[in-house]
Amino acid sequence: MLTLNAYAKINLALDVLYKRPDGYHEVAMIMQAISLSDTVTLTRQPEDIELSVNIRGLAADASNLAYRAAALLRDYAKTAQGVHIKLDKRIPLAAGLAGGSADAAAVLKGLNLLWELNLDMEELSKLAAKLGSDVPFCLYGGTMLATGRGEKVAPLSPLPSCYVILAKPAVEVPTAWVYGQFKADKALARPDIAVIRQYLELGDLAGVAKRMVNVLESVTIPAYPEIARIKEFMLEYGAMAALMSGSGPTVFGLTESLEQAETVAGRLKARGVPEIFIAETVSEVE
Ligand SMILES: C[C@@](CO)(OP(=O)(O)O)[C@H](O)COP(=O)(O)OP(=O)(O)OC[C@H]1O[C@@H](n2ccc(N)nc2=O)[C@H](O)[C@@H]1O
Ligand SMILES: Nc1ncnc2c1ncn2[C@@H]1O[C@H](COP(=O)(O)OP(=O)(O)O)[C@@H](O)[C@H]1O
Repeated sequence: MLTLNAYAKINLALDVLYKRPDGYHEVAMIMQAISLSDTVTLTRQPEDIELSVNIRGLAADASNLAYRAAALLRDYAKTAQGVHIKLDKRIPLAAGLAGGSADAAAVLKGLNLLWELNLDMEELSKLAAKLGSDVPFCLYGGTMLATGRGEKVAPLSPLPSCYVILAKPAVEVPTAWVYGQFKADKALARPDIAVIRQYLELGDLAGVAKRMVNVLESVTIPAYPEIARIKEFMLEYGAMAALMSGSGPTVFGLTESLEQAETVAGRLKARGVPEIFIAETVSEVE
């Protein structure tokens, strides 16, 4: 039996460069792993792949990304071994935090060990990219630059440790819809990735925080103004910066101390924001 943490991510910067002929968008993103996590428990069994999930509203069948990761790896490695996958979900679903991608990455990494396949990270990365654009990042974690459709990742200097308050408004925002609605001329600002990289190299948290931009807010904020309201609350209550993660709708804020994070979270709760979490940055994923 093997138990793994599947860490959520936030996007410290997200730029959309252009729409590609294959329908995906070319992006440039700075991704950060955080301690909010699902627990993935893998138990070897003779043949079949089986899945159990601790929450309602998420299919525990072959459509689940964790199941698909196991099936893809089994085909690729031409093994007949089976596994029972148990998912203890804590990362909210369809939130812009890559919960499903994190589960899939943990399954790939875990089964590589459990089934004794000895695949290297490059091979696992290629399989990960077939499951979703965010899955390769989730294999590595830490602080990474993601390009292409998000699947090409390269390590950056780590973001200095800090606390992350996550607030998810009660709206459903499908990723494909957000990319589909994106129009470059509607984005008020674009992140300067090169400058953020310099602040990462300097280990300057405030320098990074001040320059965080997500161009997908230009789609989601007009449709869901509560995203902008939560950002404003976070800043008012003491976060050093606040931004929507990925395609949303979760907003994250950064603070240097746990005390500040608890203040921000408490005030947001009092304002009626339904789902709030406090996490820390994770610089290295096991
Ligand atoms: C926006 C981001 C930012 O990290 O994250 P989330 O909000 O999903 O967490 C990612 O780009 C999401 O990655 P992921 O959730 O893995 O997306 P995928 O399954 O690969 O794609 C879902 C759909 O989103 C659109 N898509 C995705 C990635 C991309 N670079 N261009 C796109 O146009 C496509 O319509 C695709 O069919
Ligand atoms: N193991 C999983 N955990 C979460 N969502 C999953 C999983 N497998 C498949 N999905 C599907 O993927 C969709 C988006 O997944 P998720 O990774 O949670 O969000 P996001 O892409 O916004 O970061 C969910 O609505 C769900 O239907």
